[in-house]
Amino acid sequence: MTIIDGKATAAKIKEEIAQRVKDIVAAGGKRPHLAAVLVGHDGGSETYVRNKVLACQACGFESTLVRYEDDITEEELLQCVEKLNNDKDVDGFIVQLPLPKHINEQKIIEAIDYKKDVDGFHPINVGRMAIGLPCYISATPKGILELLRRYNVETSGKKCAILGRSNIVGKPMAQLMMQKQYGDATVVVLHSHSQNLKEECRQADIVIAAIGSPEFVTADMVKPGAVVIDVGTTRVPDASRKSGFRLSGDVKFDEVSKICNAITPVPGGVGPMTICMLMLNTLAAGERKYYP
Ligand SMILES: Nc1nc(=O)c2c([nH]1)NC[C@@H]1CN(c3ccc(C(=O)N[C@@H](CCC(=O)O)C(=O)O)cc3)C=[N+]21
Ligand SMILES: [Mg+2]
Repeated sequence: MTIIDGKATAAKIKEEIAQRVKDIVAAGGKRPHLAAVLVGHDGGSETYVRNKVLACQACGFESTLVRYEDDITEEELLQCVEKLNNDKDVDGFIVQLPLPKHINEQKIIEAIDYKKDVDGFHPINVGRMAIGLPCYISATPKGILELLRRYNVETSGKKCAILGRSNIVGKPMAQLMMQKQYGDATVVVLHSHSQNLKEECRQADIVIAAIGSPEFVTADMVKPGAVVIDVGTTRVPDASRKSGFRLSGDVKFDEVSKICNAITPVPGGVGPMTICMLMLNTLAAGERKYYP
């Protein structure tokens, strides 16, 4: 049984990126610059954005954090996006989700210049991804593909079950896993209204759980020898921790790890890879790799 070490893999890739940045700067090129917009004080979002800023430092990127209180208006946030769109020094930026209820997330995403959309959430990037054109690919699915590749997990022709159909993980993951140039797998997407979910899941050689429901995937849902990727990072109350919570994945790790062939832990699995792929997208933005 292999524990797929996302933290170590991400550290290695960040070293590769840092070397590339050294070379770019030595050749007189510009240091990549990522900006992140954070609205409000959600604990999880604070952590992720802090990790993104730290990752920028590790990669030798410039980073800018733009913070707003959660009473910011949609209009003001749109103005912020417009400013970043026009800022020549900023190569790429993200607006951390979720946003407060009074702000239309989709409207914000569509206001981002797709050439700077290193999250890969803009419909142009999503559409280009869906038909296999060069574009920013959203970081979590991209990180999962990279883990599967680096751990030599065969995906071509295999059956892959994806649990969850969100725009940021489930849907793009399904697209990528089925495409010849990426997963080349047979894909089934399972969700809250799927019939025979357990049985369907149990057929899969690769299970990707992205529903945000702690320990949803139990051993009886997993084929012995399958590869299990856990995208969930839900904070659940835990009085024995100093922080008062612990992170829970979507997979019941203790029992599933006894029967599967490989599994990602939480924390230390997909999460660090997500951040790392955002860095890779920012490097690409700096190099104008996908768009002139
Ligand atoms: N515009 C936008 N882009 C995103 O990419 C985005 C977002 N909004 N909103 C929320 C989700 C979630 N997400 C994670 C990033 C890092 C970890 C991560 O680093 N996890 C660590 C643990 C971190 C901790 O200690 O809490 C780990 O799994 O080892 C997790 C989840 C990015 N997302
Ligand atoms: Mg500068």
